[in-house]
Amino acid sequence: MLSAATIVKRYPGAEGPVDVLRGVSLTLAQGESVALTGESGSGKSTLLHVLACLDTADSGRLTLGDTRLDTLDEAGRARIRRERIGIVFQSLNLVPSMTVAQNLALQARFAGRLDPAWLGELTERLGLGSLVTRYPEELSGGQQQRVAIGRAIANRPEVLLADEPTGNLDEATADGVLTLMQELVAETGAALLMVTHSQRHAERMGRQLHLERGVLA
Ligand SMILES: Nc1ncnc2c1ncn2[C@@H]1O[C@H](COP(=O)(O)OP(=O)(O)OP(=O)(O)O)[C@@H](O)[C@H]1O
Repeated sequence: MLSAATIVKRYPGAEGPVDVLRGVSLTLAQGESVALTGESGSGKSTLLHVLACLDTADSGRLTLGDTRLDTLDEAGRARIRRERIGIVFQSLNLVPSMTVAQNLALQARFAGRLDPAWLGELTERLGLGSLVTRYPEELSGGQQQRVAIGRAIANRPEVLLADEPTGNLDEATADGVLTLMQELVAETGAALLMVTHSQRHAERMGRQLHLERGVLA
C-alpha cells in the first residue's frame, strides 16, 4: 500500500551535498508491522519524514495506494498527512493547552472523520479513560505516549509511522505501549513502520529493515 522506489535525499554539507538516503526502496503492506533499525545518522528519521510527506525526496517515487505522493505540492502533502498517514514521534507534539480528550480527537477532527464510538473505545483501550480531563503536563511519559498514539490512530490512518515512540520510556512501560500500538494497528488494518534502537522491540515486529549509511541492507 505504501511504496517507495529509489528514494534519494540529499542535504547540503560543508564539502558539498551529502546523500543521506541513497536509493531506498520499500513496500509496506496493509496490516504488517515493520521495524526500521540502523546506526545513529544512518538516515532513519530522514526516511520517515519523507514517507510521512513531512519532507520531500530529491528523487524517487512514492505512492500510497493509487496516489502518487512525490509529485504533490505542499497543500497536497498536508492533506495526505491529515487524512491518510498517522505519525508518532518521540517528541510527542501534544497540544499543552488541550485536555487529553481534545488531544485525542484533534487529528480525526482535522480530517473531518471524528467517530465518537471509536474514539471512546480507543480511550479505554489505551487506559486513558480516567485521564480525559487532564492536560499533557499532568501525565506521565507513558501516558503522554499513549495519547500521541491514540491521536494518530483515531483517524484510522492507512499507515502509522513511528519514530522511536517508546524511546524515552522505561522497559516495562515501553513494552506495554508497543503491544497496544501493534494491536490497534492490526485491528485497523493499517501498516506500521517503527524506528527503534531496541533490538528486542525490532524482533517483535513482523519484519525488520536495516538502514546502513542511507541504503537498506
Ligand atoms: N536538515 C538537515 N540538514 C543537513 N543534514 C541533515 C539534516 N537532517 C539530517 N541531516 C543529516 O542526515 C543524516 C541522517 O540523519 P537522520 O536524523 O535521518 O539519522 P537517524 O538514523 O535518524 O539518526 P538517529 O538514530 O541519531 O536519530 C545525519 O548525518 C544528519 O546529520
